[in-house]
Amino acid sequence: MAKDVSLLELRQRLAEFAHVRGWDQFHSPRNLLLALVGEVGELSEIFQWKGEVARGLPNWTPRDKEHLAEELSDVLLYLIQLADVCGLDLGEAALSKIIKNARKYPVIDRNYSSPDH
Ligand SMILES: Nc1ccn([C@H]2C[C@H](O)[C@@H](COP(=O)(O)OP(=O)(O)OP(=O)(O)O)O2)c(=O)n1
Repeated sequence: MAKDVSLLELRQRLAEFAHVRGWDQFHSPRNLLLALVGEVGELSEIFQWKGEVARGLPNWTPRDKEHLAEELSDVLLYLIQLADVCGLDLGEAALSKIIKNARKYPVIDRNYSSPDH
């Protein structure tokens, strides 16, 4: 069964990782944002020039999927650190945003509702 990983655990482990290496001094909001964007670029490269990709990635090799999982993780880990050094509770903020999104985009007709504006 998959482990239920919390944002709190990830945040704490990342803070410890940076602290014991003396990297706190480099983890300013701006530096973490740039690192995050760099990782989004690496994530994009995986999909670049591939054409449309089916959900579930049926034709991808385990190695390709592992690479994707690593790049997705890098994005997540920098995002969590960015929120942390900004003093924001990312989990709480994301839940609030989901509620806000639901109010903004009420379900009117399941057959015709679209994420387009
Ligand atoms: N100052 C740093 C440096 C790294 N990391 C962590 C967050 C990412 O999960 C990962 C990023 O490491 P790399 O910069 O080595 O990037 P990649 O793992 O993408 O390696 P490469 O760019 O060689 O593919 O390490 C971090 O938290 N703080």
